[in-house]
Amino acid sequence: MSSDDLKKQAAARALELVTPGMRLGLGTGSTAKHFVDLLGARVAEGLDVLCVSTSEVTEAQARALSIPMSTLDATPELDLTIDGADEVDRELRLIKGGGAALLREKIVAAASARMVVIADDTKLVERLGRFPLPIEIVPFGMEATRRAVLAAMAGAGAAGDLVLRRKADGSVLVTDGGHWILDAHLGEIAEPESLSTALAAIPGVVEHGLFIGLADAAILAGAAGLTVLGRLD
Ligand SMILES: O=C[C@H](O)[C@H](O)[C@H](O)COP(=O)(O)O
Repeated sequence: MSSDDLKKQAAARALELVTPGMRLGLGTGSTAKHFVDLLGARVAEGLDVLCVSTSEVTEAQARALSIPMSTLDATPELDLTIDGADEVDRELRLIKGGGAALLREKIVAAASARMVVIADDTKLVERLGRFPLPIEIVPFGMEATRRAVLAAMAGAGAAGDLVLRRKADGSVLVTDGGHWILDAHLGEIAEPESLSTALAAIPGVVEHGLFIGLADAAILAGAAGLTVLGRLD
């Protein structure tokens, strides 16, 4: 079974959590895209939901499927967010932002009563950090921010290179919020909570891709079937 099939299986299981009248957060990425497709089919059959997206890409996909969309301003409290992840550990700590949507994803997840992660089981890790940690920064003063990030990483026992994210054409990637991303190549993160706190304290850092205490469950699809971390109910 292909990785894409596995992502779709996880998305299909997450769709079973959706009940009529729910206010949903829609994640971003190749796995969340499956969920939005499946949700669109249910909406076409008459399912009544109201959704908030985590990126312009997801917004466009959902609108194309005629999924009723709102904003966090009009709908500031959500029942459930379904989103992918770049890494998840057994404590349901995540790295997110491989698709540059971490800021809106974290805001939407924090506004949701529950967040459920969907992924293929290659995303499950014993220690976070093999996937480069995205750190969203404001362009102003980038070099000063970069040095502050390096110092914060060292203080949290996590050393590594910081790479400004670029698009395939070489230009700097600009997020939906108009910011840039530094990817921290750390190998492993011994103390995610310490690093999260240290990064959040840097003025030029808008947000980072460590999601701690936000996910309630993860649905992981593998060759042997679905594994659930946490509670789905
Ligand atoms: O910014 C992007 C998001 O955090 C994605 O949810 C994450 O990168 C996982 O994406 P995918 O499902 O494509 O692996």
